[in-house]
Amino acid sequence: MTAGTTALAATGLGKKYRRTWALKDCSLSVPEGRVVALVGPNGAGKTTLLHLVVGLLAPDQGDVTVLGSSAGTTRTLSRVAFLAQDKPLYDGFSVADMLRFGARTNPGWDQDMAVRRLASLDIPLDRRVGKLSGGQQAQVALTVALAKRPELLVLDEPLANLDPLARHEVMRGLMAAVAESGMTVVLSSHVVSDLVDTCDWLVVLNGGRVQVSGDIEDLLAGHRLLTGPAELADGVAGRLAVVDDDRTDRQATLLVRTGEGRPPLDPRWTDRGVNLEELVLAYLRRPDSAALPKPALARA
Ligand SMILES: Nc1ncnc2c1ncn2[C@@H]1O[C@H](COP(=O)(O)OP(=O)(O)OP(=O)(O)O)[C@@H](O)[C@H]1O
Repeated sequence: MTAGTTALAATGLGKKYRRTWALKDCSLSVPEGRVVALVGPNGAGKTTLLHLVVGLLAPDQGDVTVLGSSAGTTRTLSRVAFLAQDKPLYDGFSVADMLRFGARTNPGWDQDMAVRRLASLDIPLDRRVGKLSGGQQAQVALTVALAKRPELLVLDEPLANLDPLARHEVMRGLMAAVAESGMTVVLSSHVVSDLVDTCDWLVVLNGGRVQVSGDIEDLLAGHRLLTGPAELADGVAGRLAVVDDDRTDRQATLLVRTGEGRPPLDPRWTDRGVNLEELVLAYLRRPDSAALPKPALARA
């Protein structure tokens, strides 16, 4: 793996089902080795984007490149693992059968790692998959994906239907695998708090469009939450890029994009940094706001 190269690049990517665009003008670029949080409301186009990345769908517009090659080619598919939303497990198989199936269908299969991982999680190889708990099934599905030794791991809502402890365990297992392999991960989720300690790149999709794509640290450093008198809000909004604007008769709360540093403000304003949940919610509330690299913004 070469440092500084691009794991995932989409240019003007679009996909429509019949006459409706599920994804439109989607342009983004994610460096290798990142753990990407793909967030957005129901129907935003997350699954559609992930299916385009793993070659399950073909674009109707634009293109998507994965690890330097077109998505969906044989060369790309051997380097990518995908964990679909409804975990791709066979209930009637034992866990050992699932591993045998994985070994037959994946040339680079790492059986030792799979067996070690399941043993460390106390998941018996002879247990039928259908008899495992939801958390254990998620761990088996993740193990099957990891044993492929992918360079890009794509997970569509891997935490759906899991209790908080199981969510934590799955994320912890995923992070251990990332630390060991350096692979790029893209995972979609509705629950931003699950992603806070794990992901270092954020993509926000809303209504089939990319609103945000960037390094999470940079994004957090480049936004601030301002609170001040409502009568001064228009003046601030005229100077700064306002992502979200919440006003009562007396008070205004503005989430603004500042770039580096703190903006000079009238002393009647207070300002503070934002957390990931606040940032994501602000963009989702305002589908017309965008924080994208300049070329994509210029087209919007
Ligand atoms: N096979 C399909 N046929 C027709 N429309 C579809 C199909 N798959 C998705 N869509 C539509 O495309 C849009 C995007 O759907 P998609 O499943 O990609 O969103 P999502 O962000 O993954 O949603 P969720 O969070 O609910 O899983 C939605 O309006 C959906 O109804």
